[in-house]
Amino acid sequence: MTRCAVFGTGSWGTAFAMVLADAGCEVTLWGRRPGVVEAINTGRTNPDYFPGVRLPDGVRATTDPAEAADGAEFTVFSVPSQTLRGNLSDWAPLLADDTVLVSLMKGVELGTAKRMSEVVQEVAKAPAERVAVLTGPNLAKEIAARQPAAAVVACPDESVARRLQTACHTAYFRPYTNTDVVGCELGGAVKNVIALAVGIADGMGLGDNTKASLITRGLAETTRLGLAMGADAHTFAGLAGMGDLVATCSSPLSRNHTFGTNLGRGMTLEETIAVTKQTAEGVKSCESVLDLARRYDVDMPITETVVGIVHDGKQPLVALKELMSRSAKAERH
Ligand SMILES: NC(=O)c1ccc[n+]([C@@H]2O[C@H](COP(=O)([O-])OP(=O)(O)OC[C@H]3O[C@@H](n4cnc5c(N)ncnc54)[C@H](O)[C@@H]3O)[C@@H](O)[C@H]2O)c1
Ligand SMILES: O=P(O)(O)OC[C@H](O)CO
Repeated sequence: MTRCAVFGTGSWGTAFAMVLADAGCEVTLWGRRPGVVEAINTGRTNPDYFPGVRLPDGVRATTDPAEAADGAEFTVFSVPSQTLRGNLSDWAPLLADDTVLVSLMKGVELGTAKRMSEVVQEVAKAPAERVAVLTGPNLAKEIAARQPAAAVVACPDESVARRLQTACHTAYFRPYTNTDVVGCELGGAVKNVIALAVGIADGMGLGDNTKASLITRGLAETTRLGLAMGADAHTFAGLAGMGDLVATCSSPLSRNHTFGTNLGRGMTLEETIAVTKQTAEGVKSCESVLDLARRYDVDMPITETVVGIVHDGKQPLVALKELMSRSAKAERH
């Protein structure tokens, strides 16, 4: 039986552990909080994230990272993007040389502007061919309810992507393979920033034309950045790009969307952070995405607007007027 370790007992770590177990894997979840680990092992549920959802028998949990990592063919990371480097520094010595390292995270590291697979490679000293990412329109609550969804597993070594595809393929979860890791990761990280923008617009009471325009132009700026970084344009028309934008920008389940809505309704940043119980990656990653845009000399006006509202205290109405008064352009430039 395929053994998997999943580091992180939050929303997505727990839901993806269920997917792996439903696909026939034996999964050990690592969690830092003993109460959650105990509830998983004895109550067969994660009460903090999915109360009432019974976890498959193939999932157990531990607070011991060595126990989680032991014998894992796939080692999956699902902690906040900004803590990964610190967490992985502790775990790296425990990981087998041949385990496939899988990132579920949709963020870009502040300061270094590195994608999560780059952080994993660097800290675990693993070659790119042993590092994979999983992304796409996968709101954890819907996956935990076993509603049908598709995803992308990306790795430069397609045979590794295929192995991971097999390990997480169930009747309700359909993973596709891709070798464009850069495009897949950027799609996942930038859609969180665009979801903040759409949420802000929703909170301001704006309608579907505004939403569709932000999604479409958001995809245009994501694609521009991706092409500058060597990604394949097709990736952005797929599940990691358009697919995840549609899910995240339209769902009230999205933490990024909800965060933006609260800001658009007039909450301050501090008030919004205080009511946000889970990880809204775009709040920090909007700054690192803008950092990437500047490094690659790419124009990303929506991302810039989000940074202005979230971090520079710009009023949404003022920011929106500035965005709309930019010079007229050709749709493709
Ligand atoms: N929730 C979703 O629907 C979903 C879907 C796809 C991808 N993702 C991505 O998965 C990643 C994880 O998100 P999530 O939804 O599971 O977040 P979450 O907030 O639900 O869970 C995060 C987990 O990390 C733990 N954690 C927090 N700080 C930590 C630290 N300093 N050290 C170690 N552990 C720490 C928390 O206790 C929690 O168990 C994010 O990058 C997110 O973008 C989430
Ligand atoms: O809740 P969000 O905003 O982190 O989005 C969750 C997933 O990334 C959707 O695919």
